Amino acid sequence: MAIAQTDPLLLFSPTSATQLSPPCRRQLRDKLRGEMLDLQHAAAFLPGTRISSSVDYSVTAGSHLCIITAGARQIAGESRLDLVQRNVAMFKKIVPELAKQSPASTILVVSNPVDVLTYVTWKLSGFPAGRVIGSGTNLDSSRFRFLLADHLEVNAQDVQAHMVGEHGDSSVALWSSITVGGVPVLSSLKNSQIKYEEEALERIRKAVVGSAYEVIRLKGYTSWAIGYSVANLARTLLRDQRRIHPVSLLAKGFYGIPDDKEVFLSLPAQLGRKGIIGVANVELTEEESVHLRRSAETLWEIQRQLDL
Ligand SMILES: NC(=O)C1=CN([C@@H]2O[C@H](COP(=O)(O)OP(=O)(O)OC[C@H]3O[C@@H](n4cnc5c(N)ncnc54)[C@H](O)[C@@H]3O)[C@@H](O)[C@H]2O)C=CC1
Ligand SMILES: CC(=O)C(=O)O
Repeated sequence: MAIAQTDPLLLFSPTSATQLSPPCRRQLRDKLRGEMLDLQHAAAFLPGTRISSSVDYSVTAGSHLCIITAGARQIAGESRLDLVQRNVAMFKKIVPELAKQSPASTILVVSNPVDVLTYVTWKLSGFPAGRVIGSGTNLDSSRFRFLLADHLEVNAQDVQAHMVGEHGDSSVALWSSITVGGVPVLSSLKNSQIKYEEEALERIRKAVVGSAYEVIRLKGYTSWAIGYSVANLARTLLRDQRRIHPVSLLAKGFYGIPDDKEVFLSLPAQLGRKGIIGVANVELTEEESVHLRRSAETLWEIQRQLDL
């Protein structure tokens, strides 16, 4: 999918479809046109949005933001990292074409494993790192805030809390910086409560990490929350809102991640029209730093073996 400025929304399914048999190709084109019409029929409820679709990459030309959601998804029990080979092969066809059509765009990757594929997109596009972003733990952080809000009986929008690292099994919860309405949660608890809260928070962390597995087991895929998460990121990027989101980015040199590891993972970053403006300097405890570096190692082991 690619989105140009002034809000046209381009639905796009690429010409790698030419490798399919004619009946499959027709089916794919029909599905794409069906999706386009279904969205166009919402015109009266939308703010002046033009929606078009094509299987030709030229339809994306001059986009300000390209969002890649194509790819195989997990089946129950599979991890995101199990998708690497299938989706890297697909990205080798998609990314160079998008980069050629929209050389000044920002690319937002959603397909899994999102951190690895964001790295792959950076390499294949030749774009500066600041214009290649993965949706990363923007979604995990919303799940985290939802569960914390439920536990503390407050509104999730008043909870500031980040998950960082891999969008996956090695993600890291930043306990020490959680605030509710600006009040730091851990330091405001009386000593006697801390043990109890630490146990509750660990249960919440495990629930965040297990969230996608649970939804996939129950309904086959996740869709609503990631849709809101990506819309939230697109709004910040296209409207130059300069908000802070945890997203997947080139993390070398930040938080003790070595300079020679070109690893992509999520850190809280300020985003605007030109992509990443800067990485927020959140204070981590020693334990949080260790977990983050471990997450970086997990991803780097996979990334460095890719043949791009
Ligand atoms: N980062 C995140 O938080 C999330 C990531 N995902 C990931 O997004 C990806 C898509 O998931 P769903 O939308 O549920 O899957 P889906 O199966 O509903 O959609 C995948 C789409 O990819 C397209 N596609 C398949 N092969 C293609 C090719 N060679 N070229 C171009 N397009 C192709 C298909 O036509 C289909 O429309 C998966 O990798 C999934 O794991 C999904 C939810 C959350
Ligand atoms: C599928 C996936 O990555 C998620 O919902 O978190």
